[in-house]
Amino acid sequence: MLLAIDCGNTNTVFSIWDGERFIATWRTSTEWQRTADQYYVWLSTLMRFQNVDVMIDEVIVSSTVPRVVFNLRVFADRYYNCRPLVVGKPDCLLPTAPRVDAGTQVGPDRLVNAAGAFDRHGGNLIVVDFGTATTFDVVAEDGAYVGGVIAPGVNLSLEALHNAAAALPHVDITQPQRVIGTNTVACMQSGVFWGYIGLVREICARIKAERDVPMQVIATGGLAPLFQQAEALFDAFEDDLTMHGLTVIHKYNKDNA
Ligand SMILES: Nc1ncnc2c1ncn2[C@@H]1O[C@H](COP(=O)(O)OP(=O)(O)O)[C@@H](O)[C@H]1O
Ligand SMILES: CC(C)(COP(=O)(O)O)[C@@H](O)C(=O)NCCC(=O)O
Ligand SMILES: [K+]
Repeated sequence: MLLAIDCGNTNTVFSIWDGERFIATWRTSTEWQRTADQYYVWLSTLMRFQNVDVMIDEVIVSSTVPRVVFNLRVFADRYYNCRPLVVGKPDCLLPTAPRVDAGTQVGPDRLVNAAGAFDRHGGNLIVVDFGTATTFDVVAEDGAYVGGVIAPGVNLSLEALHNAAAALPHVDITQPQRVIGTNTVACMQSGVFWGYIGLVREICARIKAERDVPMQVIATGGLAPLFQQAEALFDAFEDDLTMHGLTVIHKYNKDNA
């Protein structure tokens, strides 16, 4: 059975794929110091707790944090007796090669999103992923990742205000009732919330104008629904898009081994 690991700058998600569906998904914070043994204690405890009694014999990893890959490799080797497929490494094939400037190290999460979204929706897509950063990944007609946009993430934007200004508190994102805030928290939430609505709308419109073909906008990441409920920005929301992309890339590598 396949263990798919999606490591972002904030959280790392582990999902078990039985070939047809994900039978379990768990999330932990990303810490590059975590050892292979620590991963195993954590994962095996959760598996036992939820009666997930399966044999993992394949592992695929996408990591936006290069330093965690070493311990995840040891984890796969030591506990599941396998060599993990690591997206972005030369021995991991992609269904379609990215078309970007020579020497660019595209975030593996973006390549995975592109593969997952193309598999479900075909080409000409904008994938918006609300993570630590908010990324817009442009997927061409043939499924290739052809570039995109990187914007500061929602929580990162709020944290930046808090960190840089002595009188601004830590606040969580929510949809403010009105644009004009009448207290500090409401002002900050309005700036980030409505600013983000504008950011997403403007970037998608400009990408569509630049590509000059009809495109679908596919959103992923836990915060996407918050924006979608205020304004119809996306054609689809898929929480498991990155995980799905990992299964697509894994299958492609098996079929083309
Ligand atoms: N459903 C949600 N509601 C509120 N905040 C969320 C939700 N999902 C994710 N977040 C927050 O969004 C940020 C990005 O999280 P995540 O998508 O895990 O990022 P990454 O993939 O970069 O690790 C984190 O600060 C996380 O706590
Ligand atoms: C843009 C990112 C930081 C997003 O990471 P995340 O928010 O998922 O943690 C990541 O995709 C990355 O490090 N990219 C490398 C540069 C690039 O994609 O062009
Ligand atoms: K992201």
